[in-house]
Amino acid sequence: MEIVKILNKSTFDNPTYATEHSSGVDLKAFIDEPINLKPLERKLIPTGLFIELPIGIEAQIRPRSGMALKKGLSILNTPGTIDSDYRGEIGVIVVNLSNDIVTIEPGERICQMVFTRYEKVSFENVNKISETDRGAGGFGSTGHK
Ligand SMILES: O=c1ccn([C@H]2C[C@H](O)[C@@H](COP(=O)(O)OP(=O)(O)OP(=O)(O)O)O2)c(=O)[nH]1
Repeated sequence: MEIVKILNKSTFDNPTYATEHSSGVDLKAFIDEPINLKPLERKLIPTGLFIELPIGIEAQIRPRSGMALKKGLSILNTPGTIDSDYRGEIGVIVVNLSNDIVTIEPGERICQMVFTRYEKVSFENVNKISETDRGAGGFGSTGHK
């Protein structure tokens, strides 16, 4: 199991940073006052968390299905990428996709963060790439059913 170092400046209950579940952790809004989002409004919400990821591991910020279904709250850039060399505070770009004002409360779990391994690649410049059956077909080329 990889170790992720975590610096926690949030002051919420213990564990202050998150609720752990099988595939990752939920992150809480590190805010003093409730924040309102108008329909289609987006805001960067601080978490009070700073992490040091092992090389080869990235963290992804994803919406919570309950927040999406009940409030219409999503993450605008999902899945948000936390790079292994990033040392700033983790921020969450929430967006209100409902027709109503959505309120985020201090300490509310607003998203989930999962960890994935990524491959490092290098590029080789060529004049031709291999042919396949699919070729350039994409964007729905195989139909609906
Ligand atoms: O939801 C997010 C997405 C990103 N970040 C932080 C960590 C990440 O490592 C850094 C850069 O993110 P990204 O590469 O998505 O942003 P960019 O727009 O390409 O900015 P940059 O030029 O800083 O790479 O911002 C967050 O805190 N939350």
